[in-house]
Amino acid sequence: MDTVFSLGSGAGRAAIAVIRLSGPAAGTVLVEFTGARGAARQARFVTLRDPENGEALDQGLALFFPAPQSPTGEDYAELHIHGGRAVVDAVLQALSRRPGLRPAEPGEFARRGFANGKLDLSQAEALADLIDAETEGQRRQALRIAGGALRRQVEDWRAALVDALALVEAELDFSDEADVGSFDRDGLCRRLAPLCRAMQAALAEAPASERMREGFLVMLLGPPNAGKSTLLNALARRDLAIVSPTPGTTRDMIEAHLDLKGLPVTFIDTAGLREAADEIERIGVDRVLRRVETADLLLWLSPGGETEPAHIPGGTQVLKIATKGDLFTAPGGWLGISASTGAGLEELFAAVAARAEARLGDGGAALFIRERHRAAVASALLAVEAAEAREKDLEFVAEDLRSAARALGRIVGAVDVEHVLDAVFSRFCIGK
Ligand SMILES: Nc1nc2c(ncn2[C@@H]2O[C@H](COP(=O)(O)OP(=O)(O)OP(=O)(O)O)[C@@H](O)[C@H]2O)c(=O)[nH]1
Ligand SMILES: [K+]
Ligand SMILES: [Mg+2]
Repeated sequence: MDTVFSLGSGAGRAAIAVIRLSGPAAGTVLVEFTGARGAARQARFVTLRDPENGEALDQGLALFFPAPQSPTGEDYAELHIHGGRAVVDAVLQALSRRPGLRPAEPGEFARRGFANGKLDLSQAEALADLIDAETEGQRRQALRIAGGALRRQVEDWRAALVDALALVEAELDFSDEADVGSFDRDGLCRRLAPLCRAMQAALAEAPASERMREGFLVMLLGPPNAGKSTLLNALARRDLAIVSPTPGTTRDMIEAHLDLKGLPVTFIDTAGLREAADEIERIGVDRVLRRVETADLLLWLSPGGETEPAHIPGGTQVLKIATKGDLFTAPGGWLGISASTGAGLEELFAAVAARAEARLGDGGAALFIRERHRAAVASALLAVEAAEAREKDLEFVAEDLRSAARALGRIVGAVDVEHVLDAVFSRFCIGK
């Protein structure tokens, strides 16, 4: 097994940088660079020297975590050095010149931890989300799953399946003599019913957790010159989109990612909806209409509430915003704002935040943070329902239950599928 290293902290100038190493040579590297391995899990103040020529590279802290009590389950070390670019480069280069040492692949530390049973696949995925979390809701959701909430749930469900399977297999063992028709089907269904209900409930929550990761999607729609780009800039407090008195100014979709009361909300400014004046504008309008299908909320903007909403797909929530409140008064049923004076913006924020909260929850109950989690539970549920529906052939009932258990096993990585592992860990950043 190779020993790998990488910069665990962010790239760029910083007060402190952390370099991590994992593998059988981690202890030897500490001896070579700092003169000693040091006591387990105790920080030492050291001078780091290049083993090739004895030249001092930096001063800092060194820590050694002997296997198996380490994040990767292997011998593991950390060097806390000064975060200057040249310092970090010099140490990384000196490390890469040591025989048997190589830079870690993206996600390799987490993957080694997974291989050594330090965390399951769902926890590894949640760690990646925790690093990407930008809002409170995302942090809360990722932390729960990283703490094993999904793993524990999956274990409970699998235990219930194994229980039901034992009932069926016991009957199969005696089926030579016993009449299979005497099998206690009601007993089996009674055992499986709570399991089905629990999986159905979790599946119903899935869209909310998905949205928590991606953000609640709000699109700004309306005729040209309604003030859509002006509003986007006011919401983002930055000049993201070009504003001008010329109708048809915006042609592409421009996104602003905001934190609204701890929830991730993405606002998208769009090309004004009208009969397009040229080919480029027509493409812009087509794109908007396609994207509208995926939005959680549409803000329909119209100066003074003159134009009623159009192009709204059925079922999508619409909030009618009367813009340019400094020039016009808002009719009933419209929320009046003025991006020029800031009037009504607080009310708009509150209205959007309330809808985002209703859709996303607070991240405290989420279970499925990846589509593959939802898909695995959906197929487990199908298999259990198939088992319940079988009239005879206990052998098939047993196989249904086994296949449900296998589907659940994929979530935590208990059922080894190498390409799933590759897909999960390759999306990690380097140093994870
Ligand atoms: N008085 C006043 N003018 C506004 C307000 N909001 C926007 N405007 C002006 O209205 C014009 C159009 O604004 P934009 O934000 O470019 O409108 P848009 O809806 O993005 O227009 P397109 O991208 O062309 O569809 C600009 O001249 C803005 O300065 C407002 O609240 N009050
Ligand atoms: K404009
Ligand atoms: Mg615009």
